[in-house]
Amino acid sequence: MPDYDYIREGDAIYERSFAIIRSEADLKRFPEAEADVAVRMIHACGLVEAAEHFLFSPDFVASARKALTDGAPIFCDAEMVARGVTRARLPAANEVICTLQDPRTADIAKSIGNTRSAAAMHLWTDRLAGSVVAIGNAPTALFHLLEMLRDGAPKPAAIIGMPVGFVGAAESKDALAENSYGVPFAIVRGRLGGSAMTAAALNALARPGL
Ligand SMILES: C/C1=C2N=C(/C=C3N=C(/C(C)=C4\N[C@@](C)([C@@H]5N=C1[C@](C)(CCC(=O)O)[C@H]5CC(=O)O)[C@@](C)(CC(=O)O)[C@@H]4CCC(=O)O)[C@@](C)(CC(=O)O)[C@@H]\3CCC(=O)O)C(C)(C)[C@@H]/2CCC(=O)O
Repeated sequence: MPDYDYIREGDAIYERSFAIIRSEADLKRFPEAEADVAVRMIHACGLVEAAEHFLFSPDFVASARKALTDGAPIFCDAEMVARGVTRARLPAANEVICTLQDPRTADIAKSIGNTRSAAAMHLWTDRLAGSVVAIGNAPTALFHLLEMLRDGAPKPAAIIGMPVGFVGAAESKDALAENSYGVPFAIVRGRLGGSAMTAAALNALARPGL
């Protein structure tokens, strides 16, 4: 059996990965703090070209970082996003909340005529003000969040809007970029996105560096 030649130390793997990404990705248009977030998002999807689709509102990184440092909760559309958050990186032991499996969610979905992902957000309203919202899977969740903000829901400190897919993903992110109701945001334009990229963005915001 061959003795395979590969790096076996976690931090060394990350360091090498980040160095490869910085040497191959075109990050010139991003300020340093946004570039750090972009590197981690690329790391999660393995595609340096993804960077050309990233859009951060100018106040996004500062607003999200302040909210996290102040102890804001993180609301996620999918368990996959919530599970991807590295708890040890969070600056204030922030709560990471996903209400998709809450027993009330299915009934809310029926009553509003929308998906469970969209319905789950109705359970966030009490603590939405100043929170960080992370949508990495469901386009309907992002559309519905915008509808809730339009109808006067409390404003989060930042929205990570990165649903993936073919139906509604690009459109929901375009809608957020067009009118975020004054909430700082980050998106990946087009079909790209997903739970892993969203969790990676959160992990980068939670603590700069490795
Ligand atoms: C239409 C849906 C889409 N899901 C996608 C991709 C993935 N979803 C996975 C899993 C395991 C889950 N997706 C649900 C959120 C489920 N997915 C949907 C819905 C039917 C509608 C959402 C929408 O269109 O906005 C949604 C169910 C709902 O009522 O909201 C999930 C809850 C389904 C379930 O298990 O009941 C579940 C999330 C579980 C969790 O983590 O909490 C995938 C792993 C696919 C798979 O199972 O094979 C994958 C993960 C992608 C990722 O990175 O997150 C799309 C492509 C986003 C798609 C919406 C767009 C489209 O083009 O169809």
